[in-house]
Amino acid sequence: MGKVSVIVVGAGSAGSVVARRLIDAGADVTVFEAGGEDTNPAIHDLSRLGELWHSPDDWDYYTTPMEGTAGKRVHLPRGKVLGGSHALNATIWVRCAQQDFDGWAEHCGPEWAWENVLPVYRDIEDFSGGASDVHGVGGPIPVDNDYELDGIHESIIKAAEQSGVPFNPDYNSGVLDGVSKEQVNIVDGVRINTWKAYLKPVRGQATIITGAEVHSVILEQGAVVGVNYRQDGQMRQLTADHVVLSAGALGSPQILLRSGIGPSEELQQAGVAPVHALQGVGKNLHDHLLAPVIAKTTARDIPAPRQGVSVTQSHLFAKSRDDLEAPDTQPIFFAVPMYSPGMEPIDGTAFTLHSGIVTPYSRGELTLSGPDLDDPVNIDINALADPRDIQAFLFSIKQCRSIAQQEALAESWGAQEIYPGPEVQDDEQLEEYIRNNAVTYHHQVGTCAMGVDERAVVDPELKVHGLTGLRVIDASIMPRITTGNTNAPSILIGEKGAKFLLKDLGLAD
Ligand SMILES: Cc1cc2nc3c(=O)[nH]c(=O)nc-3n(C[C@H](O)[C@H](O)[C@H](O)COP(=O)(O)OP(=O)(O)OC[C@H]3O[C@@H](n4cnc5c(N)ncnc54)[C@H](O)[C@@H]3O)c2cc1C
Repeated sequence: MGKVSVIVVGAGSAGSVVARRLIDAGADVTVFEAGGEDTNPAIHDLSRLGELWHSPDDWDYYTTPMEGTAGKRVHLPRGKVLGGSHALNATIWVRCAQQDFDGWAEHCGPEWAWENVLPVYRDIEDFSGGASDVHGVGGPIPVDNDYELDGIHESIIKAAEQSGVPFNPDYNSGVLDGVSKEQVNIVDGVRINTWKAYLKPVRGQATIITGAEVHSVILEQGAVVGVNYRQDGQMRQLTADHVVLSAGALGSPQILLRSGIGPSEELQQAGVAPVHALQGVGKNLHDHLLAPVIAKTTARDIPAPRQGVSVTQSHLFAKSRDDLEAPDTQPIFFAVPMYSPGMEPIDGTAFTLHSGIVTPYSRGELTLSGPDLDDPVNIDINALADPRDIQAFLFSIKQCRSIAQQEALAESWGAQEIYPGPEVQDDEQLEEYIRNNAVTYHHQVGTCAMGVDERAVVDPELKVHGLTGLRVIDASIMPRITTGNTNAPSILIGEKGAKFLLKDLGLAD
């Protein structure tokens, strides 16, 4: 008998993990990646992160105009390159809250409970602080907590403490709350992502097809037997025993919808013949959001970004209400001005305290406008539709303003708030400012949600409901977004999904 053949669509955070585990288990693996090789130097040097947006390595999506953002479209960069969004991201390593996984486990079983998630995280990590009950060493992904902080970030952390926020030396140790230095996936000034750590070292043992965009899966009587893809302008097909979609929260639902798997009426409207009704495909889209507090430094200049390190090095987690079990806000701090579209640039140097909400209640959707790869996709994150999201945001932005006024920033750096600015004072004005200036935290999830109800797209082992030979393994399966940055959870999903798949294929016990 020949080897079992598996197609993995997408070589991003989760897909690179899945492909590596399949290769190690002896499967015949073909990886389709729409983007190309990671040759842009800005991918590897975090100080050049901003150069990647709108580049050929960015899918460069935009939302539809949203009521909650005063009718504005929000830019949604996504990695279109080997490495996926882990090639474009800030590499901040956040395992998120225990409650997130225990919440998933309530509907999806104990495999997803924190006690069965923590050992996987430990195995993924190579933690600079050494092994412990909570941290691992020797894993594929470096997690650095020992790099030198830039002076402005030291002052921001001090200012947060002066405002009453406790310092947390390790937010990945089980308690998120407090202000912290960010732990990052950088070694000797170079980004390490799952493509480099998992898949690239064994690329010769798989077929990796770049510049190949998967249009849809091939379905035969309820069984998925391959994919239709476009390469060099030609539509082609490849068959396999199993297909894994790891195309991300904006990519995987598109492939399902173009295959006729989704809400039947909507598919018909988009000119796609419905084949398998699944109401939840493309629904439940949600994201974290940010709104900037930008302060100019009048006492001295912030030095230019150092090569190899990120302009964001610190963040904090806080609860906007006392009755919450886990934080719902996570402001993130930058050594540069992070302007929202339309803001006038500031003369001189400036830093940003980006207020942020990380347990949004608002839910949006992704829909097709037509059946072809080039038909635009409608992405509506429905930002700030739920008033509870505004309440949490108001808390976060006030906290950021207060931090900017503390002695460590006001006196040492001469910090002077420019945005929102002195004219924005009461809650109504602040809400208007947030709606006008909200941007994505880059954490879209939920469009192929895992679960067992009628809105679920995949089951707790990530198999697409009602079909054989098809799984979704990436950020899109999160039924509810994690409390914090979504990359570590996406890699965790890659490891968990690979384990389920190998067992299913008879390649592991
Ligand atoms: C700018 C930015 C900054 C971020 N910062 C952080 C951070 O610091 N920390 C953090 O934890 N998270 C961060 N994130 C979020 C995090 O990177 C993502 O949540 C995570 O990478 C999602 O992993 P994924 O495997 O679901 O998708 P991705 O990593 O996006 O992988 C999907 C892959 O599939 C490919 N693909 C899509 N459609 C097709 C198709 N039809 N055919 C073939 N290939 C296809 C894509 O090109 C891509 O390579 C950031 C994201 C961005 C964009």
